[in-house]
Amino acid sequence: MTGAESAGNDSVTVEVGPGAGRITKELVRDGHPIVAVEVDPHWADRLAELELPNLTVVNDDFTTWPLPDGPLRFIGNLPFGTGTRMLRRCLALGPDRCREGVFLLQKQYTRKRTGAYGGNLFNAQWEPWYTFRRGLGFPRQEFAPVPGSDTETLLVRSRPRPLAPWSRHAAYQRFVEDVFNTSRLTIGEAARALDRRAGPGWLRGARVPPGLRVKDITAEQWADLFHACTPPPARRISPQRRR
Ligand SMILES: C[S@@+](CC[C@H](N)C(=O)[O-])C[C@H]1O[C@@H](n2cnc3c(N)ncnc32)[C@H](O)[C@@H]1O
Repeated sequence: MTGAESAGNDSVTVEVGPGAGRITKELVRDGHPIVAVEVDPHWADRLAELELPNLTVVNDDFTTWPLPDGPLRFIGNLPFGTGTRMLRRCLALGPDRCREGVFLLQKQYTRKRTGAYGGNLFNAQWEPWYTFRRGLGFPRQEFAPVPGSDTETLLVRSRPRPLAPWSRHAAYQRFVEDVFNTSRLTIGEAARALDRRAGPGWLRGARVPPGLRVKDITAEQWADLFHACTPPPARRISPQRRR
């Protein structure tokens, strides 16, 4: 199954930073429309001159370029310095638009995104809507110039059944950030630190032991905590139903 099929054929593929087109030349074989966004005018011109089929080359900065409408999938060998910013830009579209991403990144980075060093704020903020997995690895010698670290693919997928509604993602991300910002080791200690805002009882409604370390909280447990702590806004009752 090709990536296009798995993400749905209605999606457009956006390649981030195509450079000389090493990945692009493989992608166009698929016959699926590709938009390649390259900030460096030299590389953007060189790629456009190749006149590859199904390819639109855009000379712009991916972090600010207005993304096309509709569902998208992303691919890119991301520049090391701005990888997180680029990833966040994709994820912030929401799971209905950002369907899938395949990103080449430093191995340590993909390990961090996939839980090798314990939970972290970034993952806790995005995992209700996305999964992160490690894909193929590439030794640094396969690249020119040779980077300072081995490279690995980070596979991002939108969850078919999100753990929280996307409409509440801003509140969710603030909640998770508030817990991390307490700098407490366990969720029970963090809850006590947040008592003034969240109320001392909110942990009782969650199926999470107070002794659980914040860095060990799973995506499902974060969602449980969020739902226990912040009930959804009261539904408006229509005059008809009130009668
Ligand atoms: C690590 S290289 C990858 C090049 C090529 N895709 C490859 O795999 O050989 C990163 C590419 O991203 C481009 N780039 C860096 N920042 C960018 C940005 N903000 N928007 C778009 N492209 C960017 C660089 O010019 C460079 O071509």
